[in-house]
Amino acid sequence: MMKSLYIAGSWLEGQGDLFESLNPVTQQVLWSGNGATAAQVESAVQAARQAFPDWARRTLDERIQVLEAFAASLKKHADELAHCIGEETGKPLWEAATEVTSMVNKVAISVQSYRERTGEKSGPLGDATAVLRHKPHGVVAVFGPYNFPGHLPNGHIVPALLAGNSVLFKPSELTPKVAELTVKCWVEAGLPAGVLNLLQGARETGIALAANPGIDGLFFTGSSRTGNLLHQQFSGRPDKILALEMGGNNPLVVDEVADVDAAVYTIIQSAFISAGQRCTCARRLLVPEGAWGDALLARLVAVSSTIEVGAFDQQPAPFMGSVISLGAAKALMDAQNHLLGKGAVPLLSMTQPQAQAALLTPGILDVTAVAERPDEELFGPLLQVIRYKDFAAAITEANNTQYGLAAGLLSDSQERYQQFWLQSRAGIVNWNKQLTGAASSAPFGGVGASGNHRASAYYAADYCAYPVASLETPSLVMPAALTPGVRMS
Ligand SMILES: NC(=O)c1ccc[n+]([C@@H]2O[C@H](COP(=O)([O-])OP(=O)(O)OC[C@H]3O[C@@H](n4cnc5c(N)ncnc54)[C@H](O)[C@@H]3O)[C@@H](O)[C@H]2O)c1
Ligand SMILES: O=CCC[C@H](NC(=O)CCC(=O)O)C(=O)O
Repeated sequence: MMKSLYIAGSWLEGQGDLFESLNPVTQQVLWSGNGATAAQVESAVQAARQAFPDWARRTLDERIQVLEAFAASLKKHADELAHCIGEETGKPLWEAATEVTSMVNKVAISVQSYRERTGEKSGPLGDATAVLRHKPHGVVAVFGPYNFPGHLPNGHIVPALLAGNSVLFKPSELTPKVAELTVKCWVEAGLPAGVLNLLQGARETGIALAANPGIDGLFFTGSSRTGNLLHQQFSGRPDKILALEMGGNNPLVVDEVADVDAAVYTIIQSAFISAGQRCTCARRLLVPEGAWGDALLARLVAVSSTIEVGAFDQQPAPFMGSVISLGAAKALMDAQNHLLGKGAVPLLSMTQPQAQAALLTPGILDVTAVAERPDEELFGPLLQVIRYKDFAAAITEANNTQYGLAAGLLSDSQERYQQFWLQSRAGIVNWNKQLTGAASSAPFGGVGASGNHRASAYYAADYCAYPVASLETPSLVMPAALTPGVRMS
């Protein structure tokens, strides 16, 4: 039996349901193991509770040393890890390698952010010293999505450990192998037993972990649906910190720009990178009515139809790999059919060339005529085009969503960008740049149904520790003057 869990410094067999991860193109089994039961979740929480005081008491430099050893371990295993990310998610090797680089870089960025946002400050206040310090919350759970199985959980785990928390890591059940390899890098780095525990498993394990009274907080990256469930579960618990990084229905507005090819390239990088499986991907492309818009769409369709789609290790390398599973491919094909049934016009049909491989070709649908367009995130390579009459209508349409993760404008007019920036509602607002590929050196998070105002990336430090304000003086002295109504004699 596979030892799938890492609890209190030991690899253990899960006692929950057996599950496996598959290569989404070949359906080859890559990993199989049992999930953690509620009892195993409880023992991991106990281990994390026991490990917490010692880890939190260490100096920042001592914790940084372990984090830097982790970065070194990631670099040492970079090829193996990139291969594992590629085969388990289906993303091309070149892209998987960039994910590993982001994981390595997260360490230095988190240290910089910790020092800047949650470090120590002091200054005189009256006859005392005012000191601001930060403390870790305690034991926190980290839930990861499948689309960046290394980078995104890492974006919670690294700052959480740096701040002195101990962590229970529940990865996506679709990418357990990447999670296992990542935890092995932490073990190689010398992280003390119990400080990071790995709880593999599907929904049941997640439900047991989120409900465990021993956690002080939960940092989640995943779908809006699951995030909402967690938010409900945490209602009435203001004592626990909850950070939700969720999906989007992101608009990209195109104005009549001079360089049509640059616009087309930027749209493709926004909509189809990672086979459309990035939370920041453009889902809705807003194009002006008329001949210029028609020509832009014709060029977009022509170029998109030449995009190479293939297995993660195909040579020469494809631009797009597969989506995560056959189930996800079917759901996306069903969503396309649903929109076609409601009056969408196919400009480029998304297809699944082989029934037994989760490879999808890019799709572009004109949904302008669809009444009551569903405001949902279609997490794949399917771009919906909406034609607009004037710029004001474009902005109204861009904001016509419950989500608020990313929004972009392609325009040669600075004035229009200023208007767009002011009137759009999203955590990421870009001008003439692709929507995807956000920097870890900036805050990353959305409003509306995309998040709960706890931005991650550079601002992750903020939800990993709480501020403690102190007024301090080494000896107690009587004030020169007493307040009225108090007599000391
Ligand atoms: N905003 C961001 O930073 C960001 C980044 C990446 C992905 N995403 C979003 O993530 C989604 C894709 O990821 P996914 O499909 O893996 O998300 P998901 O919500 O299905 O799963 C995320 C995690 O939650 C667990 N989970 C599922 N149901 C649960 C429940 N009822 N209780 C407790 N845990 C539960 C899963 O096992 C997994 O570990 C997309 O919506 C994407 O936009 C957002
Ligand atoms: O799928 C969602 C994340 C996409 C990715 N964003 C980041 O990497 C944010 C930076 C960070 O978390 O360090 C993107 O925008 O492509």
